[in-house]
This record gives sequence, C-alpha cells and structure tokens, in this order.
Amino acid sequence: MAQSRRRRPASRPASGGRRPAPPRPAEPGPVLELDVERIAHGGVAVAHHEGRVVFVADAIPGERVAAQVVDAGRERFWRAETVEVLRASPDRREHVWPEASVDRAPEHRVGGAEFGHIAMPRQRALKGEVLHDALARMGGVEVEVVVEPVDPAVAPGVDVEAGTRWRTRVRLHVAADGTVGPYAARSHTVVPVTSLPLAVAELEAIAPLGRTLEGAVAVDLIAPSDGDPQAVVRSPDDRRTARTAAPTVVERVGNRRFTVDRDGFWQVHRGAAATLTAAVQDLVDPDRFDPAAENHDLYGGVGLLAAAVGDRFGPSVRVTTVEADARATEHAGANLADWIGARAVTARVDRYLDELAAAPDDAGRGLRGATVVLDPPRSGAGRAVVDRLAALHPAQVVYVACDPVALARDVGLFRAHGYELEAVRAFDLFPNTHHVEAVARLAAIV
Ligand SMILES: C[S@@+](CC[C@H](N)C(=O)[O-])C[C@H]1O[C@@H](n2cnc3c(N)ncnc32)[C@H](O)[C@@H]1O
Repeated sequence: MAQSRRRRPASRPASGGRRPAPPRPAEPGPVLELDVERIAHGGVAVAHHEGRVVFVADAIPGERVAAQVVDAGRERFWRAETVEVLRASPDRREHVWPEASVDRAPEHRVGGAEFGHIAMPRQRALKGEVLHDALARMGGVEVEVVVEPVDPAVAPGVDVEAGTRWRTRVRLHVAADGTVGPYAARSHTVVPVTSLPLAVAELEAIAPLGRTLEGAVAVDLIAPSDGDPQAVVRSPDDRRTARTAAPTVVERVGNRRFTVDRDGFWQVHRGAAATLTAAVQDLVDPDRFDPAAENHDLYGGVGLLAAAVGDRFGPSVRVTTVEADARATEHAGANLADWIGARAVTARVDRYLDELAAAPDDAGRGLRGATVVLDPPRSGAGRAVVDRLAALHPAQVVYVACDPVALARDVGLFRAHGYELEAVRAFDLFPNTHHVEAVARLAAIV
C-alpha cells in the first residue's frame, strides 16, 4: 500500500518549457486531515474543511488523507495535495509510475497519470460518475454510463489490465539546464524519470531519458502504427517547417491506412482510432441515415470518422469533412479517395455552417435528413456551433467528446433546440488519467 511522508519544503529543480510555471505558494500551506467524499471533474476529489470545499489531488473517495493546502486564494474553495494516506481505499494500489507516486513530495510527482494509484475498475467507475453528474447537472439528462475498456484485439502491445503502454504520442520537456522529462503535476517543473509506462514500448525505448539536451525545449515522441517510432527534438527557434513540406506518418485502422502530418492530430491511444470507428458506426442510427443527404464529419481531421461512416454505409455515401487545418484536409481528401461521395473542405466549422445556411442547396433543405459526426477539440462545439448546426436541422448528431463537461453543456444546448440524447457510450482511451472519451447520439425529436 502506498503511503507517503509529510511534505517537506524542498528546493525545486529548474523550471523548463516555454511558459512560466504556475505559482506555488512561497510558504507551504497548512496540512489538513480530510475525509474524501466524491470525485470531481478534472481528476481531483472533493472534501470539506470547516464548511469550505477542498479539492484534493491524489486521493480516492472514501479515503481519509492528510493533504497540504496549495491554493487558499479563493473564498469558496481551496486546493490541496495528498501527502499521507491515513485510511486507504481498498482500490488504492501501487502507482503504475513510481515517479508519480504519493510517496514522493508533490512538487516532484510527474503529471499525466493522476489516476495511476487507483485500481482500473474503480478508475472507470469514477469516470462514469463524472460523466453521469455532468450530464445530469448541465445536460439535464439522467443516464448511467459504463466506461468500457479498450478491446485488446484492437490495441496490440497495450496492457489493458494495467492501463499502460497505450500512448503513441508523448511530449517531454527540457529544462533550462538540459534536464529532460515530463512536467510535474500542476506545474511546469521538469521531472527527470527513468520510465514512461503509459507510452508504447517502442517510444520508451527511444526516449532520451537520463540525458541532457542543452538548447532544446522539448522532445516529441511519435509512434505511428505503420512505420518506425520517431523522436523529434524541438529548439526554441524551431519554427514549423513550411507546412507544405511537413513530414507525414501512416496510421492503420483495420485494413485502412490514413496519412497524417507527423505533427498533426491523431488519436493518441494505440486502440483509439479503431474504438471510435466502431463506436461511431454503432451509434449512427441506420433508420435515420440517408446516404444521399448532406452528411458531415465536422472537425474531421484527416477523415477518420468520415471513413467510419463510409465503411458502414457504402462507397456511394455522401459525406463532407470540415477541418480548419489545410494540411489535414489535404490528407482527408486523399484518405477518403475510395468514396465517390466524399468531399474534404478546409474551414472553421462555425463559418462553414454560416455559409451553408446562406447558400440554398439544390433541394433547399440545409442539413435536413443528414447525419453529422461532431468531434471538436476539448473545449467542445459550444453555443456558436450548436446554435448554427441545430438551425440546419440534421436528423442526428453523433458527438465524439473528450471532455464530459463540454459534452454535457452542448447536450443541454442541443436539447433546447429540440434534440434528445438517445444513447451514449464511453471508452477508457486515457487509462491512468482522469480523461475519458464519450460518444453520444442526439436525434431531432418530431
Ligand atoms: C479532436 S480532433 C478530431 C479529428 C478527427 N475527427 C479524428 O478523430 O482524427 C479535432 C479537430 O478539429 C480541428 N479544429 C479545431 N478547431 C476547429 C474549428 N474551429 N473548425 C474546424 N476544425 C477545427 C483540429 O484541427 C482537429 O483536427
């Protein structure tokens, strides 16, 4: 059982990265004994102290912990970090990443594995609770969500039981003295590490751990499913090469191959692309699907989810991907060449929808009868996009979301436009972190 020592004020290693580290208190705050009640969005747990909410890191609901206050600057809540586990949850386990363990002083614990001390079934249960609470509070819907582990069959090399060896993209930072490592949790302090257990094995093998890289600011590690792993050292004046000359990699999903810029967006978990492909294919309601309608994949990247729709409904399906990054759109055009009805457009989604609303199409029906896949960045689609999209009356929207609160907010917005949340599934695409991916179907109620 991982127990910790009380935090001692310690000198901190030099800060690295491009932005200054968020401030830590000059003087250590008080250590409180807290009964941890429930999980909150963002991977922290909720406790109370003298009537005030305290958000506690590295604790599990049901535990009693000693936690040091690190932010007492707000009236309504404080922030604290567990420094000793006084009564451990039966779900507490040795951290999968020793350098993130509660045994270390908080300022030396690496970030990015904030659930690594929790048994996997409980991690997924906590993520399900966060989704449920967000959908109830902001979306106005009561729905139990079971967070599903990734099927090992689509994630070769991943240890699904332990939640390790899944990351195909990793950024390490380089401190001013050349030290290489991830940032400490809630800080921009570089922590040297001896292992990268969440990374796929081939990335850990090439990572410059223990080395000094003076003059660099970061190292990006990329492991495409088709081709060799790469380590790209970034220097401060590393302007992106002209985008037309950007290097590319190839990703395989089932029998399909997708070309993507090496530095462009691709789903990070080794099994994520296949998992989301299957989930989108499952959640599109075939009774509402019209292959001849103006179907769309908004925030389409290099065309992964448009291909999922095309593979489900056949090569003549009409589907348009819309993506802000011109290089990604270029790749989407080539990646979707098998579908005669596929089109790839470079545009911001909100502006694209404005243009669609302004330009009468042949049938004068906007997106009526269409299926729209929506896979926005973490901040979600937001009111600007949801209002515009709903005004075009698609028959169904399959929303892929990596932030439960942004999803819940947007579900609430869609519901105000007459759409109902009909189905939602969730997947553990970020094991040992608090992140979770959800795929939801919203349908126009008649
Ligand atoms: C979560 S990724 C999804 C990509 C793709 N669906 C996939 O699974 O590979 C979000 C994509 O939205 C793009 N994006 C971000 N903001 C955008 C905007 N306002 N309009 C269009 N695309 C945007 C990003 O470049 C990125 O490719």
